[in-house]
Amino acid sequence: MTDARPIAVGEAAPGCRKRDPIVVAENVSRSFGGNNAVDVEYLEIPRHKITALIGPNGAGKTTLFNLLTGFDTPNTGTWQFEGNDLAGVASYKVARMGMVRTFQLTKVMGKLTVMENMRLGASQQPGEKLRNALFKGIWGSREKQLTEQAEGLLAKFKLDAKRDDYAASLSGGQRKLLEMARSLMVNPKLVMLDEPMAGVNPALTQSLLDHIKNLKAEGMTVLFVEHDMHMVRHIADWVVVMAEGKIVAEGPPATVMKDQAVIDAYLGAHHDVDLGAAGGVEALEEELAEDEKSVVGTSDAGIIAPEAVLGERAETLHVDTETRKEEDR
Ligand SMILES: Nc1ncnc2c1ncn2[C@@H]1O[C@H](COP(=O)(O)OP(=O)(O)OP(=O)(O)O)[C@@H](O)[C@H]1O
Repeated sequence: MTDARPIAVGEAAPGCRKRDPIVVAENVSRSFGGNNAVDVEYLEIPRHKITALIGPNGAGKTTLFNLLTGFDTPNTGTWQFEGNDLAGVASYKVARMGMVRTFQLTKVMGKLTVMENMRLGASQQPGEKLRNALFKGIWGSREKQLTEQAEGLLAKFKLDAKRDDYAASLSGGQRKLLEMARSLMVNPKLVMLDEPMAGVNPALTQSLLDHIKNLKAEGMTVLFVEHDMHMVRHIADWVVVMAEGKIVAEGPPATVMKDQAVIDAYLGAHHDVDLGAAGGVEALEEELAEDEKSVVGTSDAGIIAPEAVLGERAETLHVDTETRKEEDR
């Protein structure tokens, strides 16, 4: 049954309180040189909902993801996940606590098989070493349990036939699916997806959208960064808009797309498009599709496994969007 109660307590506005927040962030800021990449006064993410984080290139969306998940350290700020303070908590512990994220440029390990990648996801669970995640037969029943969990997820994501293939042989869209499946190995409560649609061929788009909706149906909370307005309008329950590091608008998708602050934020980069006009959103979608930077985004520094442990096989596969598009065709 869907919960139709309002998400916000009172009126939707930047920094508004939510009826049931899973994340609460306060005064989170991060600057690079003189550039205030993130300057978020107050933000709550609603539990059991799908929230889209949108904004023009360079608005600070990925940096905010990095800060909340412990992949970067803010200059100021506090934030809680499920009431637990996360400032200063390492990324692997954040994942263990149930808050996982994926990356704009997928971080699947090309020289590991699909199943090995899944085990790597599980290595974020308590007491498990990466070595154990990769080499079979040394940890008995736990391994059996994780293998079953991985097999279930791979079947759900239609990757079961590929379980013994190297991740490098997957298409860009399949790598996105694998990254999402792998993140679920820790049984997260909050799944944060950074541009899940970037570089994904249209044939896989619907499947990805369905997987994201399923996460919510299974009781998880989803926060995703996306330039694809079609996706935002179709699956988000709530939209948060960033521009120049700040939250400039929040609300249900239909309302936010008509908000002047949102139109202004996008007009900065896409000055010919009027989001408020009839067909404006579609025009923006077209323009974004043409905008190379809006698809590629910026790379970030998430590292899954230390070379020291995996040796030569530890090469993380950084596939640029062009390659992925090529492979998806
Ligand atoms: N490691 C870094 N060093 C220096 N500047 C950085 C770094 N990471 C991000 N920035 C800058 O911080 C700002 C915010 O970048 P960020 O990648 O978070 O934006 P974004 O909203 O995710 O953009 P996009 O939609 O293009 O991915 C940009 O001006 C960017 O150049």
